[in-house]
Amino acid sequence: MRLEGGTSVIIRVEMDKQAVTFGELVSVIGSHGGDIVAIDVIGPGKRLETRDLTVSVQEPSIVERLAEAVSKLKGITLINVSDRTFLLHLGGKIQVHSKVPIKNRDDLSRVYTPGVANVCLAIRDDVSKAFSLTIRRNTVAVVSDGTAVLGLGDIGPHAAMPVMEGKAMLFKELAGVDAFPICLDTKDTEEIIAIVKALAPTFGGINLEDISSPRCFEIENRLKEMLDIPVFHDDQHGTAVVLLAGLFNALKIVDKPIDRIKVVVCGIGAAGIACSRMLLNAGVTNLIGVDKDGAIHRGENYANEVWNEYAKRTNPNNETGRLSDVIKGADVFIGLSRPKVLSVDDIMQMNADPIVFAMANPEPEISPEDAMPHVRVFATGRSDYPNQLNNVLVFPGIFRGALDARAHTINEDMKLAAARAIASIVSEQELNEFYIIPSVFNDKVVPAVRKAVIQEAIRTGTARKVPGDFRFRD
Ligand SMILES: NC(=O)C1=CN([C@@H]2O[C@H](COP(=O)(O)OP(=O)(O)OC[C@H]3O[C@@H](n4cnc5c(N)ncnc54)[C@H](O)[C@@H]3O)[C@@H](O)[C@H]2O)C=CC1
Ligand SMILES: CC(=O)C(=O)O
Ligand SMILES: [Mg+2]
Repeated sequence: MRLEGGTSVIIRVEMDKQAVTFGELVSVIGSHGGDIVAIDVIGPGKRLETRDLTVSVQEPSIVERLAEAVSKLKGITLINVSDRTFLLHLGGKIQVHSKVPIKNRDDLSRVYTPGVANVCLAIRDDVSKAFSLTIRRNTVAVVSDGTAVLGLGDIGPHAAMPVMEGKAMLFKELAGVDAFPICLDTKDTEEIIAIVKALAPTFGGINLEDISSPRCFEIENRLKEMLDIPVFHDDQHGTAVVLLAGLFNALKIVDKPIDRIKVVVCGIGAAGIACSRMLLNAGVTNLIGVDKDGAIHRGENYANEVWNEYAKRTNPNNETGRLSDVIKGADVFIGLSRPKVLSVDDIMQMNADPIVFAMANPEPEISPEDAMPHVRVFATGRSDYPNQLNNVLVFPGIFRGALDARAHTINEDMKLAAARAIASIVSEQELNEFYIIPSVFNDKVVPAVRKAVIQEAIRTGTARKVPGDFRFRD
């Protein structure tokens, strides 16, 4: 699959300064669509010099032609071309650090045996002490079987790992949560449930990730019943929360009430089902789900039992047909399916001021370039366009709040409060078509989500602890 969008590469060359000037090299790179953003002299020399050129390109396919042109320049030896994204992944992206040094025997006897034994016995006598005396209180497992990785599908547990490492990094960087990526070499529902249950003593929460539907529903529901720590399938609930936050604000721009809009959700998998449920709970009345064989409707007996339930709760006018049929008169399109399933013609059939959230990753259901001239509000899951609707705005803050309140679960009230908190970060003065959702780097997001989640955890009785900063509030 070719991924669209800009990228950058490092081109290492040896230059014979008597045969070629740096200006000639820059000009060849520029004329082949490359933009030099950094130059590092790796091996200085009077005549021969080795340099690393960091070159940004709009299209990854340009790189090959550009490298060929560079290698043909007289006086230049092309040593290699490295993709910066691959370089960043060498050896993985995270590591474990100790919190205390071990400098002498005394330290050793306290962090390990014999001193540690007393700590173990204290936890044996009161298991709740695992939260205060181990990493449990701040640690989340990011668990995947690699069956629905982004929109790449079933790419397996090894290939899923870079995404799970990325999620773990985001947990840490954005919310200070320690997260372990765990990719399981099994697709068996019962085996996944048993493994995660057995892992639970180490963790304060379980973030299920990129597990395909409908297995993900049973895995999550059964684990929720078994465990007394939050089990949260991010692709379902993180996505639903960020989507709702974005929709609350987009509807303000088009001035349409939530109970009067027609919403088409495309892709009735893990994310599509959870998003539909949250939209219905938030007041949407006319919602139609479309999967690859068309609209989910009553009158069909689906092998996927979740779809039979879905058909009962959605599509009030029992519309049938393909996306291009049911999109007529829609106010909102929500894509949680795969690349390029929405056309400009489809958008042209929507109501005035269409809202299009094309959230498939890494390639959306329609490209921003194609869609934006025809819509009022457009959003994707990507970071390289305005309005990034991505569950990264949700899972760090939601788990931060749930861990701090030592919550048993992350319930509907906590999720709704998180959506409202994210939406509220965009003020009335700031709100516009290109800014319906705060940036991932907006440092108000995690604290606002954390606060909302803790308040709801306390109110709904799932909190086992009132965090210090909540103790003396009115
Ligand atoms: N922006 C965000 O934060 C998030 C985006 N996503 C994206 O949403 C997409 C789906 O993710 P999941 O629900 O986890 O996967 P999933 O595999 O559970 O569901 C995908 C659904 O799309 C359907 N589909 C495939 N081709 C289709 C077509 N031509 N028309 C309509 N439906 C079609 C599949 O049959 C399936 O039901 C992926 O691209 C993923 O990257 C998922 C979670 C978060
Ligand atoms: C963002 C995310 O979780 C996904 O695309 O699967
Ligand atoms: Mg995911």
